[in-house]
Amino acid sequence: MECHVRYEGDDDPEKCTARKLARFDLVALHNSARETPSGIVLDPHAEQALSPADRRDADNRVVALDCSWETADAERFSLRGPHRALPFLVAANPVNYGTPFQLTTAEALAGACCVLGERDVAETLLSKFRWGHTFLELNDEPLRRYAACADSAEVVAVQSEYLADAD
Ligand SMILES: C[S@@+](CC[C@H](N)C(=O)[O-])C[C@H]1O[C@@H](n2cnc3c(N)ncnc32)[C@H](O)[C@@H]1O
Repeated sequence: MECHVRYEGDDDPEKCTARKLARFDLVALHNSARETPSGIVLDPHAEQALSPADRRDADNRVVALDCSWETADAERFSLRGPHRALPFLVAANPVNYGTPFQLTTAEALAGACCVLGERDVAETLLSKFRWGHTFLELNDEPLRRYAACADSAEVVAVQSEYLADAD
C-alpha cells in the first residue's frame, strides 16, 4: 500500500506526523492537490465509511491531508479519488489521547491500512512513534472487526456498537 499526503504545512512542523513519516520514506508528501496522485482520500467529512470493499478502488494508494484541525474544513479536501471517513477509532497521540475520530495523519493512514487488510504496513508506520503501539492496542478489537466487514454498511453497523458504548 502506498501512503501519500497532501501537505499543507500550516501545523507545527515539530509535531507533524506526516513529516516524520516522510523522513523515513514511509509516505510521499505533495505540496499541491495537482501533484497528489489519486487514491482513497481519508476525509473526516466524507459520507461513506472506509471498508475492505474499497480495496478494489484503491489503486493501492491511500491519501491523507495533513493540515491543522482548525483549517480542516470540507473544501480543503478537494483531492482526486473516492473520499472515505474512518469509522470510530480513538487517538493515542499525546495531544488528542482518547478522542474519537480526530486522528493524526499517521494514525489515520495506519487505521486505513488495517481496515484494508494491510496491518503490516500500519505497524511499520506506527513503529516510528512512542505512542504508536498504543494506537493498535486501544483500537485492536474495532480494527479487527472493521477489517472483517464486507462493505461500508457493515462497518457502520459495527461502529454503532462503539458509539453506543461511548455515550
Ligand atoms: C487534520 S490532519 C492533522 C495532522 C496532524 N497535525 C499530524 O501531525 O498528524 C489529520 C488528517 O488525517 C486524516 N484523518 C484523521 N482523522 C480522520 C477520520 N476520522 N476520517 C478520515 N480521515 C481522517 C485526514 O486526512 C486528516 O486531514
